[in-house]
Amino acid sequence: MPSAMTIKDDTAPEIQYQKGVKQLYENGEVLQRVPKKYIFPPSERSSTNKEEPNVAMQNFQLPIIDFADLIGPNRSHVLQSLANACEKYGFFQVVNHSIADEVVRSMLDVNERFFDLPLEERAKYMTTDMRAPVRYGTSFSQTKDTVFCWRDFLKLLSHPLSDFIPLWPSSPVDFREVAATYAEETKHLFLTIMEAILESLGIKESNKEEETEGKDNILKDFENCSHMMVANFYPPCPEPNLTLGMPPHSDYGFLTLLLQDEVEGLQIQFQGKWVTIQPIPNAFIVNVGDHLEIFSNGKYKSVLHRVLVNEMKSRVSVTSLHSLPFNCSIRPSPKLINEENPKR
Ligand SMILES: O=C(O)CCC(=O)C(=O)O
Ligand SMILES: [Fe+2]
Repeated sequence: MPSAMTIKDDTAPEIQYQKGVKQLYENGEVLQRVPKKYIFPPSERSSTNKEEPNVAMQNFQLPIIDFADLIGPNRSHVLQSLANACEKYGFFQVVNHSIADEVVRSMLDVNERFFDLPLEERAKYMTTDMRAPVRYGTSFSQTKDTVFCWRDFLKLLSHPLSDFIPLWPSSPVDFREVAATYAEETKHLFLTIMEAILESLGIKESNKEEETEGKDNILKDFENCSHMMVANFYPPCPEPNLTLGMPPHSDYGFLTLLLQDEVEGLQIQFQGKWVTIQPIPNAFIVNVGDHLEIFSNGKYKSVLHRVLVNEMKSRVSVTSLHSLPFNCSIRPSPKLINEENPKR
């Protein structure tokens, strides 16, 4: 047991750690130090030393896409901003989107209440099976991580939605209903943004071979796409500079729609530096995933991001990850390959 903390039950620390950081935080009578298991090497930690590359750039503004403009007469202008955001930042924020504030707030709230349930209730969904429809766990890759992250999560497979809803947590009582509405609405928002992204790449118009019921195959495939939702919970951390909520990673899919509460923590890599994304209430942060980078033949960038934790407040975020069906192969769009742009 690490000397710096006192844990109420006498289970071995390695087993304690598997139960997650929420449990650790609540069971540590005097959790004044971060256990060794969670301490990242100095080069990977966040830094306050201005000479180091890990210090956050101040006053960074992520491009903001006004969704109302995307579906209005300014569309071509907004498509240009969208292309610029995907090439230069790999991230943008969407405001005035079609999802009601109530739906967004309820999703954060119901997940907060899920993480507040007793461990026995949450532990019903603990599994290392990557294909489980519901998976509760901790860290980033629990079975592989040597250093653990200060994060617990709940992953929900969400397509086909009606197959999965009955398998999702039944507690809190309104969990399934709130999460199902959110899943439906984010899927719709994803499809609308994806259509705009294909148009911004100049590949929306269907050609003869690809025409199926008036749509490109790819757009049609997206209606049947894979959809996973991940709720992340980051409890307060006594020594936030020693650890991370999530290590640098990129997301696998085409697009991720990310919702964060009012507590900052998300950082993205921009021009070799980490920059903090300031939360805008009820806005979505959207990022390009690896599959879109491949599909766009490297034009749009899947950018590294990470999560910092803080001493004072817990933080909740929900990501909605969308891609083609899990059994599809992803390749660069033939329409983006020519002599000047060979397949990368
Ligand atoms: O919590 C966040 O802000 C980011 C979460 C994230 O990057 C992810 O779930 O892939
Ligand atoms: Fe991510």
